[in-house]
Amino acid sequence: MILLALGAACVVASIGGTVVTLSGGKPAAEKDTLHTCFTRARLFIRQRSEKDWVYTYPSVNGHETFEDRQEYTFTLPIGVDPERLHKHFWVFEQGFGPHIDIEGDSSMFTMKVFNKGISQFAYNVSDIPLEGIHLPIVVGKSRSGWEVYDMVENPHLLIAGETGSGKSTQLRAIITTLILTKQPEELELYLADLKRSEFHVFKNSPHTRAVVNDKNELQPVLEYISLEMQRRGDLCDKYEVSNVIDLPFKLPFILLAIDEVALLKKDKKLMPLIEDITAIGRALSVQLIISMQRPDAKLLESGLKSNLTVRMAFKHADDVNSRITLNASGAEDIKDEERGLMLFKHNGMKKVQGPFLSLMEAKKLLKRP
Ligand SMILES: Nc1ncnc2c1ncn2[C@@H]1O[C@H](COP(=O)(O)OP(=O)(O)OP(=O)(O)O)[C@@H](O)[C@H]1O
Repeated sequence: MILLALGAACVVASIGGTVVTLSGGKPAAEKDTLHTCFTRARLFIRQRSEKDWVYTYPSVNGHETFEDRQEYTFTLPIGVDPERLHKHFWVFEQGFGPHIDIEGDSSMFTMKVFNKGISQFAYNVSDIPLEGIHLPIVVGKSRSGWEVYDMVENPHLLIAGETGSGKSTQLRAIITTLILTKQPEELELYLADLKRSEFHVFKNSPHTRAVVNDKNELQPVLEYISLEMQRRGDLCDKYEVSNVIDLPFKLPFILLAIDEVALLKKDKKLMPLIEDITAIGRALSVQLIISMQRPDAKLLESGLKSNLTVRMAFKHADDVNSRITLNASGAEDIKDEERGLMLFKHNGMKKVQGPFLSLMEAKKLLKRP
């Protein structure tokens, strides 16, 4: 832990300014960029001692140099909300350039500063590392390699981004991967395509129980899932287990994906049903993916957002929108031509390039003999 006891005349100056005076009035040298970022992001604790203010900064545990990157590991002081770090991701981008990832989730973090960005690449299911993952959600490639996570552990996902930024392509890659790697008796898909553009490609898959295109068609689907959740809850009670995974028999995962959920926002009947899924679906093996062009603060400020723990933010219009999706700025800096590039929020924040899977290629992969 680095403890900086500063004299009364010594100020940690100009948050957001250019010069940070840490101690004795000496400007921080260039190599102190990390420390400057800690200051600008206010990742320190300030406490009054008898004589002075005492500043507790994150401790830097290590710095390693690799061929393609530098890595800095640091621990936040007790009492600093780790969310502050995510919120101030942009501060670190200003300090270290655009090719950074920050990994970690409570107090210990690693910042990786890469020499270059990530290239676009084509989808190939056999490239994706899937071992040991029950319900694999393919994200793409970060600068450290493949990013795939288990939806059983993190059941609900929010995908947001401007038109043409890559949301539908990402959803296509996610659902195609699930269909190609899970048996129909292991996974049921319920797909709501409120933009009427995309999900028809999955309708002949034996995993797919419903593809709906408007609110009226979605209502019975949500009611069915709601009843199924009740039935699963009753089974858990009967067998005295807290998660359907622990039942003596297997139940399929249920995945509901809703493209352009904002079209439902005024619907007083459907939104509570969707919120129920995010609130209690986890223990019942019922998971949700929602996507939207403009993250809608009103829609998300309900119970929904806190349960959508994993976020994929493709290009956003501005930092206000980015903050709605990620609780952090940054997604507005993704360039128009960087299609399929996202800020991925899950145990930290990192840039990830989604795999490119065209509609035609998906049709070919999903074609049944
Ligand atoms: N991962 C990717 N790699 C390379 N190019 C991509 C990728 N994702 C999308 N693109 C390109 O961007 C175009 C738009 O992508 P996509 O339709 O997925 O955007 P969207 O965010 O769903 O847009 P909308 O909200 O208008 O439906 C694609 O046709 C493709 O050319």
